[in-house]
Amino acid sequence: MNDHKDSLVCFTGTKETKKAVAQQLKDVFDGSLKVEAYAVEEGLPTHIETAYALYSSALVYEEVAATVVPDSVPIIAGRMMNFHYLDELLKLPPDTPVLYVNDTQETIDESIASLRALGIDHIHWIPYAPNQSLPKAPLTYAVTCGEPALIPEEIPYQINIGARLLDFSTIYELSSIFFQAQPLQHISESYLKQMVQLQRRVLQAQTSAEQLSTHLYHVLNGVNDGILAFDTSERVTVCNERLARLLHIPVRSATHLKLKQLLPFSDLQSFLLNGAHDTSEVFDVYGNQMLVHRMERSVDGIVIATFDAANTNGGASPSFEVIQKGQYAKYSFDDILGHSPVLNQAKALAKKLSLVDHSILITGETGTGKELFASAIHQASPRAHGPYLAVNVSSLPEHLLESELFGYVDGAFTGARKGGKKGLFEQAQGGTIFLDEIGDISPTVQARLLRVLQEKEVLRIGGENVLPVNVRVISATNKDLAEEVYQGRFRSDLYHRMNVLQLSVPPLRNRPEDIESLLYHFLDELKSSTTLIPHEVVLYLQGLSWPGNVRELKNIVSYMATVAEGNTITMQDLPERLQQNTAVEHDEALKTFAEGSLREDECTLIQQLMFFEQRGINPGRKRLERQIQEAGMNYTEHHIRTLIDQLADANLVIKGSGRRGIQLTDQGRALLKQRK
Ligand SMILES: Nc1ncnc2c1ncn2[C@@H]1O[C@H](COP(=O)(O)OP(=O)(O)OP(=O)(O)O)[C@@H](O)[C@H]1O
Repeated sequence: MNDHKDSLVCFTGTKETKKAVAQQLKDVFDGSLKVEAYAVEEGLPTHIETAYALYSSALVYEEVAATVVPDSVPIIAGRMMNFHYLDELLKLPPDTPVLYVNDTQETIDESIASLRALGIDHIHWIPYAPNQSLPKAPLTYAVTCGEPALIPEEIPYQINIGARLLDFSTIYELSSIFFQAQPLQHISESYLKQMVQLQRRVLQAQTSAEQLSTHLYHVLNGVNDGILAFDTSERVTVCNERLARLLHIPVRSATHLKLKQLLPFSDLQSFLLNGAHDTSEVFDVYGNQMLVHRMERSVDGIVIATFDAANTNGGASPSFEVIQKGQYAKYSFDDILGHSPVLNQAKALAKKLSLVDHSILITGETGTGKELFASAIHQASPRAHGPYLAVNVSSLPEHLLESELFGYVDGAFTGARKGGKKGLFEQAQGGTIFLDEIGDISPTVQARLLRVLQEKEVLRIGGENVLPVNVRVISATNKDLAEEVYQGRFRSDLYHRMNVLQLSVPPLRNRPEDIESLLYHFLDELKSSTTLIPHEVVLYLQGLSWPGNVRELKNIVSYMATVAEGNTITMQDLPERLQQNTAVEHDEALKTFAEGSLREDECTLIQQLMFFEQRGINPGRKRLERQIQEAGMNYTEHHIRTLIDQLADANLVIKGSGRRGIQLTDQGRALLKQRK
């Protein structure tokens, strides 16, 4: 009997595995373990005497053990892929379906599990044994461990990663049996190094794959054209933000759709499916004339198309160029993060409002999420399948805004496009239009808008015929619109038409409970999900006044994540202005309070400001005066003006410049709470 403490008999199924395993054992133990190897397919001796027998699989053990080596101790090997081929697999494009081929289901399952454990999990493995049916969609890649003959012929790229090797736990087990005292010392340094390098290569490949995909994502979304790609099963694999906007759908859902669902235009579909390689044609896509260019990759049949605003009068189509704010409802209620009672109330009300088909006016300070609400309301409304167009009305000069919103007829003005142009109201037919910063529109645009809301019809500039439109209008403002009406700057009839339903989005300082979840959400968006924010930093941030609300918080998270060293954010990572301001604010607030200097009239004023704040309004002075008088306080105009000035000097309120209105500061709010 072979009872040497330094020799092993090894059995494998195929001669290829025998060769690979014997070589591996030689490399690992640097020749200090004698190995005798046999392959079942080559035939075996009838009987072998050995203390330990290693089997390449449970199947080989069942076939060999009882007859050939009945008295030996069996070791059934665990196996892993031959890591010398790792790079070839890591290079396969992410999310690609790849057939894994082997002779038995058991080997296939085991191999796929070991490939995944090694980090080859960026592709979609499809198990395949002979005589099984192949998936319907054509496949480009197949991988096998030593069984290339079993790969279906029609698959163009075939990768044979050779026989699988013994895994590390089997190596360690063998080393413990044969070199009991110091098992690790007998595993060759070069083998251990290979293992460490292997891990490193996987990590590097994963990191560079992530970097590449983030980079590509930005490139795709940074270009001015819409970009589309779909595979031979007509599944959309790429739809960039630009195209998603044109098609009025969220980018996220686009890549799971079939081409026909994404583009419900039969002429365009047939061009994309059957058109010639490298050709262009103009198509009408929801009222936009688009020049579509089609290319087809011969290697895998993937079709790539670009959508460019068609140049019919020497310039790009304004409706595609100018309306940067969005042509599809990107956000749903689930995207509005935070669980504070005030936010929950606003969300609950908004959900109810989405079901009623009237105009809505959303009020709230800048950056509170008004646009998010508008988009979520559209998505939850019966108009969800219609278009959603978001326009920042303050970003365009009056004449351009007019022609964008209401369209124009042929020859309406110099430079007008031949044939005229549909306005956004016509394009939003059956859907919703979101007019942001509505407080800024001119009297002319107000008059035209009133007509659309009152008569439900639109008159193109220079036109004579009115066109019926069925569009829900959601508008938003951070101004005190009632005050604008009072001051004669905004038409009251229009105000009442737009304000049929009202929603006010609370400022962030009124919902400090939401700050923590928003912080982690924004870190996630920045791909810094492992970054930690200690409780003391969260508490500190919860105490700030956030005049720019969630937008400001988002910017600050991005700043902190950039400057933080390691994966924990500290107080030092806060922008300096926040560290200093807050220290001063807190000190002053405490000092004023300690001196008990808040008088009754000051309290009243702050109380009334809070009343407005809860409704998302920064009132102007006149509005505040009226409110105070309606509350039964007989203060003169002069008294109130002086009060506001004094409180502003004490940093308890902020007098916004221009028409921004009056706002409470943190310490104003804190003092009032303390007084109560
Ligand atoms: N509750 C929230 N959850 C997640 N993100 C939010 C939330 N509220 C706001 N944001 C984010 O903050 C930013 C500002 O939001 P949004 O543009 O909707 O504010 P707004 O009130 O319309 O601002 P403005 O009045 O200046 O137009 C956006 O990046 C938005 O995604």
